[in-house]
Amino acid sequence: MVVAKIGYLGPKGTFTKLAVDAAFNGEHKESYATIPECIDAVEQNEIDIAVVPMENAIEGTVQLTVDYLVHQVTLPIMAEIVVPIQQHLLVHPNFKGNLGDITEVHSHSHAIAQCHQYLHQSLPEAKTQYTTSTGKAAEIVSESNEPLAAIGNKLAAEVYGLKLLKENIHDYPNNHTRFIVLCKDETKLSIKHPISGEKTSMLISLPSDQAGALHQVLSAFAWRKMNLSKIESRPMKTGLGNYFFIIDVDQSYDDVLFPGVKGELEALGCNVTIMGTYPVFKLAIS
Ligand SMILES: O=C(O)C(=O)C[C@]1(C(=O)O)C=C[C@@H](O)C=C1
Repeated sequence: MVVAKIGYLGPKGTFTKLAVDAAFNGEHKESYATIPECIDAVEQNEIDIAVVPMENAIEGTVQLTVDYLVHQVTLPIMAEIVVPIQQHLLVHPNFKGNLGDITEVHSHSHAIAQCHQYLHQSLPEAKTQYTTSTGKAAEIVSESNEPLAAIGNKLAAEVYGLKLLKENIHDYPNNHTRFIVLCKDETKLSIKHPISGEKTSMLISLPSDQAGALHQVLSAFAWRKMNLSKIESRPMKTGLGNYFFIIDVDQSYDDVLFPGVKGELEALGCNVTIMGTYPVFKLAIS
């Protein structure tokens, strides 16, 4: 059997790595410092599969992932992995002070956003410093003699030898992140877990700024009784007021409903691209 090469947002100890470990075992796993580098690696056939964060229940879409897929590199979404997220405050093992002694809190912008209230109330004096991932933040704290803290998971604490100063500091309890699996060749992908659902992600741009255009787009799904789990607009980057929509439909692509919707939207003057039709895996992490 050929072992697939899987790239993930690293370094060690990220949530993406936890998601990869939950979904795959035995494969060759390689870390990338940023989301674009990880996506590029699949595009350039350095690796077979990329796993990158797409959306968090508290903070919403990971804009870098969406924008990179829409504007820079076209790769199909082949699967989705959803895992629970628990954020902890991590410090150097030599840190003997109190919360008030911490001067800087390092983490990924999404992790910091998930803990805004906690930081505001418990560490109002500490500066926040953004890093490319929670794992990177933990690495920085492990290499510093300053009273810094990182926001991250227990794997990061373990890998970088950090102390858990405060557990579960995310502001809302039901915290989950969706990770997408990008891959050119479906035969390279094997996730041996029960499927929790199916989805199809579509990219839709409206013809021009006209009254009721979005209503007409949504009607095409509504009268076919196709359930949408997400609709989000993002700038097309061509000028103010120009947006495209990402729509997630709660079912896999079929040869009747989807071509029907696509045809109807194209008749309205929309551009329609299918970003992927894929299984969803809701997994536990250790
Ligand atoms: O920094 C990490 O550990 C990541 O895997 C990235 C990321 C994200 O981009 O949302 C993933 C899950 C958490 O929501 C926080 C950060």
